[in-house]
Amino acid sequence: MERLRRSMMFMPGNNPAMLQNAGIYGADTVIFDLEDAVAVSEKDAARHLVHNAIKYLKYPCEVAVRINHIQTPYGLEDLKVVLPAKPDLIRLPKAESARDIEEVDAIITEAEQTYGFAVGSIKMMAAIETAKGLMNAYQIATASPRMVALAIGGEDFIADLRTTRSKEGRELFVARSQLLLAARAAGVMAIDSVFTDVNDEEGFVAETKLIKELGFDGKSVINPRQIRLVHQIFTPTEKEIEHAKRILAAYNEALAKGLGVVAVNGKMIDTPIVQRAERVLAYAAAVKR
Ligand SMILES: CC(C)(COP(=O)(O)OP(=O)(O)OC[C@H]1O[C@@H](n2cnc3c(N)ncnc32)[C@H](O)[C@@H]1OP(=O)(O)O)[C@@H](O)C(=O)NCCC(=O)NCCSC(=O)C[C@@](O)(CC(=O)O)C(=O)O
Ligand SMILES: [Mg+2]
Repeated sequence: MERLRRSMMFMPGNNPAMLQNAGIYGADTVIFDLEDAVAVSEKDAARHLVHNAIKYLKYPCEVAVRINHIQTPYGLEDLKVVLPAKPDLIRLPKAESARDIEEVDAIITEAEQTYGFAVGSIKMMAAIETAKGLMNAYQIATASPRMVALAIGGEDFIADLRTTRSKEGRELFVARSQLLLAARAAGVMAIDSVFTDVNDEEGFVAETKLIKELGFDGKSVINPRQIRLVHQIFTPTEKEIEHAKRILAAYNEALAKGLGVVAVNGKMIDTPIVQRAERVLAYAAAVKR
């Protein structure tokens, strides 16, 4: 079972209190933002704060940095300052082509060699935030072996579509589905966008249930209150675990009798259903670790 990334929590890279406490809320990944949550006048201070936080504070989770796009005046400097601290993951926003990924990948490789880190140890993910990026999503996801995930940046994406955000996310439905297909074809994770109203618990839960049903592996979040809700939705329930165990037991019994197919509670069990049951159990075990 690959690493869990149910919750990836953003925080502005220029907020020392948030960086200091980032590890206490139980997010699977924390994302120190150098991009849109940080004003231009604060970019430099934020880079150094993020460098020091990664280097001197010990986080019990994956640590990611969202850099500015590599073709902005800030992206290269972001990498130069944060890479020596060895973040686990670099998140590239507004990715539009494989070239964007290759450029960042080459800079990371050079830094790994310079600082004596194993080459390939710093992972990458890309956020798709434009229609052009979505059209190239598979090429983006496969542009480097460092790539572990594609995310959708819904707020920018909706701006690019020239529409507005509906509560049900109708305008994002096709993009979410296409991004998921690209991620699955590339063998990387799919991470959903942020839900910006931190006081709308009902809306957040509804959206998280929807993206889990679509097949996403997790969600970007912006507030500690959203973490528990995502984890509850993504963690298999006792009922689901028991059902998965019954499926595997029945299937193994059928195999022992030389049968390839069997029924549990009147429903046919065959290989893909067994694979899904195995994934439920592997997921439940990964959550406990
Ligand atoms: C939303 C709000 C202002 C609400 O503040 P509130 O004050 O009402 O929060 P409270 O709940 O009262 O906080 C209770 C306690 O938790 C602490 N606490 C809160 N949030 C924390 C956190 N995130 N990390 C650590 N600690 C945290 C807080 O310091 C306090 O600590 P304490 O005082 O000790 O009790 C705040 O959460 C916040 O700033 N969020 C991060 C926003 C951000 O990073 N945006 C950029 C990324 S999105 C984007 O760019 C769009 C995107 O690109 C996305 C894509 O690509 O996917 C696209 O296009 O869609
Ligand atoms: Mg964005």
